[in-house]
Amino acid sequence: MGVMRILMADDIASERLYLTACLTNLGHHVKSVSSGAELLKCYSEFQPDLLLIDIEMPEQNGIELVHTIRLQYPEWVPIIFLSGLNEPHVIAKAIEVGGDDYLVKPVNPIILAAKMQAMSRIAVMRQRLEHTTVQLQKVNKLLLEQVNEDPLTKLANRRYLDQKLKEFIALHGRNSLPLTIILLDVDFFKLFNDFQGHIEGDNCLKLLSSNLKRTFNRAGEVCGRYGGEEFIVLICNCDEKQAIKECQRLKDSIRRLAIPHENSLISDKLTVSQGAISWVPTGLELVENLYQAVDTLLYQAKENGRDQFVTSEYPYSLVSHNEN
Ligand SMILES: Nc1nc2c(ncn2[C@@H]2O[C@H](COP(=O)(O)OP(=O)(O)OP(=O)(O)O)[C@@H](O)[C@H]2O)c(=O)[nH]1
Repeated sequence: MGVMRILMADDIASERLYLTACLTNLGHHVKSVSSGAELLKCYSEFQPDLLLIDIEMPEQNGIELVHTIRLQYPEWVPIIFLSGLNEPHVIAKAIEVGGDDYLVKPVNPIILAAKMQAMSRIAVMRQRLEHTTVQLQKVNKLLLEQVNEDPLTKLANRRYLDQKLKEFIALHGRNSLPLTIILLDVDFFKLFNDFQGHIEGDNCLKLLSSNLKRTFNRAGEVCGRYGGEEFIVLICNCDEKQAIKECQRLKDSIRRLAIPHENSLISDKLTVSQGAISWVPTGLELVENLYQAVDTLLYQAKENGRDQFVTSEYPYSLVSHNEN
């Protein structure tokens, strides 16, 4: 039989002593108190598997106490009522208010042992259920992360970015606030992979990603992996003037990383090109059209010589920035 933590409330000391002795002899861990108030005080800390509650107690009787327990502690710990009254309507009321069983005092030790056997089976099942629930919660959390996370870089993935962008379009449209999307792409990354190997390429993407996370970690800033060596940054309440500063901030942060790229055709360090659109959404924009627009600006930055950014209002009025 499994050992249970039994919490008992009975105002009569001799009853408490007798039952504590019987239950301890059966191998259980028992705590007994003399009132409902005391029981409520030690309930959380004691973490009972079973409650034994006397019905006839002064101040708060057992029925009222169980009513309070069922309201305060929704996880179902079995309760056995104790009473000198062997009356059907009292037993019925006790079960109705949330009791699971009823023992008439003086309690027969054989009946007590048999009831404890049944209750300990329930306690074991409850523990298993609790354990399974905790495991399930962990798995659910992990699944949720995996659904929204890029496995290599641990940044938000495309799915999450799409979802956030839709949210931001609606929010900024409603409040007439400017929104900025930056799309950045590593320059000559194929050459990086070709000469330094794919593993070093992966490490480089991870470095860039943690730099992105550090650089855009304020509320209202979301960065994620768009795909391959392309990343997206969404910046709330950001107009084109501010977007230019943000692109420059990003460019400077990557320069500070100083990742060697000897095979780049424009620098001995790794560089990125960026496109950025800023506008006050109507709320009706389509995510695909916005990506297309920002991709066109990125392409422009590549065409202009890379390691630079092109920003624009949306729809376009292009501004190129290749100053150092
Ligand atoms: N190591 C690694 N490489 C990747 C990953 N995803 C995409 N790539 C590589 O990124 C490179 C992208 O090459 P391209 O599209 O030709 O672009 P690029 O060489 O960066 O040239 P530009 O963009 O024009 O400056 C390809 O070689 C891909 O294999 C990845 O997860 N890990």
